[in-house]
Amino acid sequence: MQSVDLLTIGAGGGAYPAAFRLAKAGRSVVMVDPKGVMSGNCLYEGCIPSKAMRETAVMLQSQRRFATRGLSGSMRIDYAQMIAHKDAIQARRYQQHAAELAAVPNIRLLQGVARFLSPHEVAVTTATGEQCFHCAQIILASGSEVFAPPIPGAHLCLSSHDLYKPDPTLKKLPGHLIVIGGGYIGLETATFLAAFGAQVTLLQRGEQVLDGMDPALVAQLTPLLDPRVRILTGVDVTAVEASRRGRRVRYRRKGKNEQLEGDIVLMAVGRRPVIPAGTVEIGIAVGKKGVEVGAGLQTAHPHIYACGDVNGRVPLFHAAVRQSLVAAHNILGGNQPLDYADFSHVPTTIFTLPAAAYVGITPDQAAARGMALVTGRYDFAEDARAQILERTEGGIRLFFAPDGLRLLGGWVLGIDAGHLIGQIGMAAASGLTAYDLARFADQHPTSAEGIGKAARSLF
Ligand SMILES: Cc1cc2nc3c(=O)[nH]c(=O)nc-3n(C[C@H](O)[C@H](O)[C@H](O)COP(=O)(O)OP(=O)(O)OC[C@H]3O[C@@H](n4cnc5c(N)ncnc54)[C@H](O)[C@@H]3O)c2cc1C
Ligand SMILES: NC(=O)c1ccc[n+]([C@@H]2O[C@H](COP(=O)([O-])OP(=O)(O)OC[C@H]3O[C@@H](n4cnc5c(N)ncnc54)[C@H](O)[C@@H]3O)[C@@H](O)[C@H]2O)c1
Repeated sequence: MQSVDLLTIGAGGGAYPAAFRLAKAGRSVVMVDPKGVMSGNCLYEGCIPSKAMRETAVMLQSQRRFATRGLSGSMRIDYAQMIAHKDAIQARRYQQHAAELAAVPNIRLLQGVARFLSPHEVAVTTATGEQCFHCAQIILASGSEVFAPPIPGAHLCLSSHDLYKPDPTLKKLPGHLIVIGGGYIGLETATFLAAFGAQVTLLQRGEQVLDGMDPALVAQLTPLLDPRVRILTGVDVTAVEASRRGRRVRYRRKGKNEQLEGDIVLMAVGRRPVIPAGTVEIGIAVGKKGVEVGAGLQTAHPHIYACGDVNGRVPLFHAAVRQSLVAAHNILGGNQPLDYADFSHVPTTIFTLPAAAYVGITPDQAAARGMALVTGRYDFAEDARAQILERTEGGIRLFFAPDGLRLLGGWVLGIDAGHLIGQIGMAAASGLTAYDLARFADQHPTSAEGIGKAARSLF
């Protein structure tokens, strides 16, 4: 039995920021992850590889838009080269993380699978046998995995893992991709592959894609998506089968049995938390969304924290990182909840083409709570940068409390959405008002000018 101050189960965004902070504070730290590398699923098969593909799609779209505006010619995708570029980015970041790890003496990454033996004891199964640790503190950050629904033939589908992992299973662009699930992964991937030239049919169970996002924002986003993405809602998929072309999907829609054939099917109906063996047995409560935590991210055992996707609160990388740091601060504070994660101001972007982003309270949530909002508006149709890029769709909306005009939330649809929403989120989390935003003169000609202009639309 080896003794450590902190052991993290997982080495992703929910784990390594705390691991480094505590190691720098002189604690002995072991991170355990079967991947044997840092950064979890975000770098392995999530944020980074998917956005690497997206940027290629953005460049392709931009060139097409400018084919008669000075960038003549016709570009086409070389899928294999694009994958090689994606793989190279992943490899480069793994190297960078290895160097970061090597620079801190009292932290070690152990390749293996961890399980709880008791509230202070963890066993790790490695390729060379089992190692046991007595841990003063534990951060449970085992993340999430692809959810496979009990649909006959589901095993014939690919998942985001197969598209985005290093040396992915999917090596060439399909002619017709069928996507089951209209959430973040389904819609993002549909728009990237459509930009590369694939036909895509997306099958969504409910009446709205991106359920959970404000319906008014979704209604503005979907008509702007590539017409090569055909969205069918209200679909109940009954089976996936092998066919001569590749795959056949059978489903019921509007009371009728229908079927579709495609080259491949992407199953993207959600992810579920990964709960290490022994978690429940040692008395940690696991609810429908994941491990249950209090405001300081502590489980039923005050020295065991659960951060990131495993607690299901906001399954995004930057939310996991912030939670990890909250746990580190509370550990340094002697397991007193001195720091809290702010789950109400996490900027969220769907990186479709175009992207849509939101933060804080949006009209749909306000209506559900019986709250009134005052809306500041700015349309990209009048924006200098949007006009230069010939991408004038969408705009910025800011939502303020009627008394005092405090910023409660906002959304952005169109250019630079993922960047602008961070600035709006920072303003909302800092308690700024429309007056504060209106008097700050942001840079010309950037789309960030639009934030001040949206605030000034009220005066
Ligand atoms: C395709 C895709 C695209 C995404 N795009 C974005 C995006 O653009 N922006 C964004 O913010 N988020 C995005 N996400 C979500 C983001 O990847 C996650 O929110 C983030 O990775 C969560 O970090 P985590 O540390 O909680 O978990 P993970 O990254 O899942 O890391 C958990 C780690 O724990 C390890 N583990 C599991 N069980 C054990 C065990 N028993 N013992 C030891 N180790 C274990 C796993 O191997 C894994 O490496 C995307 C996800 C996917 C799948
Ligand atoms: N840009 C980003 O930040 C980003 C990108 C990708 C993934 N992610 C994270 O990964 C998580 C998982 O993404 P996801 O897209 O797999 O899940 P999701 O929960 O976002 O969406 C799943 C969708 O599938 C639908 N669905 C469920 N069962 C179905 C069925 N049987 N048939 C048809 N549709 C069905 C749901 O109604 C939902 O719309 C996201 O919640 C998000 O946290 C984030």
